[in-house]
Amino acid sequence: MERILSLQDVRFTYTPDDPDGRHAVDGVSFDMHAGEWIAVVGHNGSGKSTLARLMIGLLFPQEGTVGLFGDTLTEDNLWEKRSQMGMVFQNPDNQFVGATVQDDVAFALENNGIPFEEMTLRVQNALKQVKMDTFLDHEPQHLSGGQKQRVAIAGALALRPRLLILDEATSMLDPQGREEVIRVILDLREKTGLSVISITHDLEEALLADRVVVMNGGRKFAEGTPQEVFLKGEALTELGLDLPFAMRLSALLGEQGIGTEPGTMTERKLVEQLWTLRSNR
Ligand SMILES: Nc1ncnc2c1ncn2[C@@H]1O[C@H](COP(=O)(O)OP(=O)(O)OP(=O)(O)O)[C@@H](O)[C@H]1O
Repeated sequence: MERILSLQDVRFTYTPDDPDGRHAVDGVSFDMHAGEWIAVVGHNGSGKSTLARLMIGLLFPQEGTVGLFGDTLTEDNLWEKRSQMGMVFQNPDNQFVGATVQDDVAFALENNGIPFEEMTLRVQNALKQVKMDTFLDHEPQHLSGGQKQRVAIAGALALRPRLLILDEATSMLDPQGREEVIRVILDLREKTGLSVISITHDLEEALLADRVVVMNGGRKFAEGTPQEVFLKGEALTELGLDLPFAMRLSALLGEQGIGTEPGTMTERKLVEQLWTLRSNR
């Protein structure tokens, strides 16, 4: 399968002249294949944002390499590589440039010299993919947080990226907004096979990814499927991460003598087990 991203022993420090300075990213390696959704999780200061900046070439590592779409990222190929990536950031209010939803999504296309007819089609398609195609003439400031982030995702999709990077894109949203954005990511993965990296401190969100990379103190603490990673339970709590609700609840039920299967991570599975326990009583 095609390799979209490949980090090899990446080290980066913001203070290269300080021999005692610590590395914000310290020897991190992982690969990403086309069509995967990888969630990078970690507590504040664990190195997630630095990792994101290294992936898009805002920073270059002092040691190790960042590979994108088969080549090592360099100053020379930076713009060509970046044109194949879409990014959505944390604050939904800082990402708008257009007076209406469609102007906003069209903005980058216009800058890239895409002809008008194709631009109109791409804007409509992108907004359809995030289920915002009935909001073409709405003013962005009147949308909810979740709708704003969906428009920001449409803006990225209109450029037809091979990799979408979401940097804490759900962290300022209310539960409904978060769910809307997550549903869009799931839908895109299913229908378009787009590769997605979401940087988040929300383990509920990470639960839905194909693979999870856990960062701690600049190092990769764990990597695997959500099932593999979340079985570490306590160890993740010690890193300052909140385990998914169903896992916390099943631990509390266990303390009350109501045993559920180890590693019950989703509310649906927990409900199924509790239902079976009740029926077997
Ligand atoms: N511009 C900077 N200059 C100096 N040190 C920095 C800079 N940005 C981050 N750091 C340091 O690098 C380390 C990793 O920070 P980073 O922001 O990558 O972590 P993070 O996991 O994204 O945290 P957060 O969720 O708080 O953004 C921290 O020790 C932080 O203090």
